[in-house]
Amino acid sequence: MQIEETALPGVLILTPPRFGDVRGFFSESWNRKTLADKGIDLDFVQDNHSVSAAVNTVRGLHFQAPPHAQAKLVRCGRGRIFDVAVDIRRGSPTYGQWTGLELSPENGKQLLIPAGFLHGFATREMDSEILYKCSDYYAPDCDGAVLWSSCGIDWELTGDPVLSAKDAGAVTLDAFDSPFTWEGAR
Ligand SMILES: Cc1cn([C@H]2C[C@H](O)[C@@H](COP(=O)(O)OP(=O)(O)O[C@H]3O[C@@H](C)C(=O)[C@@H](O)[C@H]3O)O2)c(=O)[nH]c1=O
Repeated sequence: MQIEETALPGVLILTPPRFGDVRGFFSESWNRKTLADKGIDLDFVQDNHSVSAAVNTVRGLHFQAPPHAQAKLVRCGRGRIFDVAVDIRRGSPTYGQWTGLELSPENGKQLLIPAGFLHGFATREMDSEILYKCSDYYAPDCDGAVLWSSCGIDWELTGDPVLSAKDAGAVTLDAFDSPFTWEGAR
């Protein structure tokens, strides 16, 4: 398991090993013990799967507020996505800063996003598919969004974004009152 730091402490890039043979490859996409042995012990309880039809689909930037805050482990099963995390822990030295990278089946990379961060992604191919594990259950009352274009992220879009109504009308980061604090983040 390759583990790389990003510009945001706590946000990690995980690349599980692949065992290739004449048929293709095998890979453990998540193994709790392997990660726990490296100090990353997350209690994932829900797996999510979404497919976005169009290129330049942007989903995000999303969070769940405490007491249902979620850490997420994100990977791409088909196509290519640009996956992004934004620190929203009030008092954090990196509050409001973002990091992002391309995830694809070819590069096999996964982004680990702790609670206290926004998550979002833009698709770079049609029918891009993402799969992600979450450390708490979906809680609609705690579900929140910040406007995708308000965090200074260079999404590298090649056309107009395709957005949900919820995401298009989300609050800007400047107007956002984050429910997370740096010390209190899980
Ligand atoms: C997130 C979620 C949504 N839903 C339902 C609610 C709604 O009817 C439908 C679509 O929901 P959304 O529009 O919020 O889906 P989407 O925009 O794909 O939301 C996701 O975006 C990415 C960036 C994340 O990080 C996720 O945590 C999640 O917020 O699915 C669930 O049943 N369970 C879930 O866990």
